[in-house]
Amino acid sequence: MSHLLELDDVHTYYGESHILEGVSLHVDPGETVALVGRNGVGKTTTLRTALQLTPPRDGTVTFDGEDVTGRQTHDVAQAGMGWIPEDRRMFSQLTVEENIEVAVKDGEGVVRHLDRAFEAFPDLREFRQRKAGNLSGGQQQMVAIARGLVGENELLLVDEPSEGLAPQIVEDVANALRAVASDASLLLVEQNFPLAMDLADRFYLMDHGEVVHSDTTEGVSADDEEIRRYLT
Ligand SMILES: Nc1ncnc2c1ncn2[C@@H]1O[C@H](COP(=O)(O)OP(=O)(O)OP(=O)(O)O)[C@@H](O)[C@H]1O
Repeated sequence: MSHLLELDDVHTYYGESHILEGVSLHVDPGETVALVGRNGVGKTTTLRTALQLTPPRDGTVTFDGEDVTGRQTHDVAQAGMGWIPEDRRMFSQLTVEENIEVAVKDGEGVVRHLDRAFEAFPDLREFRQRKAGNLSGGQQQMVAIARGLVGENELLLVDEPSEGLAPQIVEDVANALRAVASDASLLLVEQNFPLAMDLADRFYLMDHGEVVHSDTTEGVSADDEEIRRYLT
């Protein structure tokens, strides 16, 4: 089986700063894969590299069997790679419903997609006419995930979905991600290690622009010596 997403020895720079120093990883169809590690080790840059927002200077990115290295980001997105960025990026003056509508790629299916989003996230139905800018952080994260769902993406890159959210809201977000994961593969950056292990099938641990460890998530705990060394 070929990988859905594969980064092969990618080197990514911001100007002269060498940020990713030979990252290789993959996500298979149907998988949820977590990318963990301390602040600043290059997790977000890895997602940006996959999407070609910051294309690698060396190495290749393959998506759905095609080499997409150096392609335009909108082409990669059109091919089915969606992004839920850390800042959630709402159109604050648009309603919840409008924010979800603009993420629908197939214009004719808007009503069907909205129904599906509200089925998966019943709480959003109540807020559908409210401006996104007036929602709480947790509600905005739900809208961001609903946008990922209706975009019919094969792969969703999710950056720090639980950041800044209260624990009971994190549980709602986790359930929303589980709903999306039944439809799409996920590559998830998450600082909340137990949550990442709970949601993902496999994980990659990063440090200083490199993958230093990778394994399945089963039975892995943040107390593990090897893991602790890179997280604290
Ligand atoms: N636009 C940029 N220009 C220059 N340097 C950047 C830029 N964005 C990030 N960096 C640097 O690249 C390194 C990796 O950042 P990145 O955001 O990928 O890390 P991260 O692991 O996702 O951490 P965080 O959880 O803080 O987002 C950091 O040292 C950061 O300061």
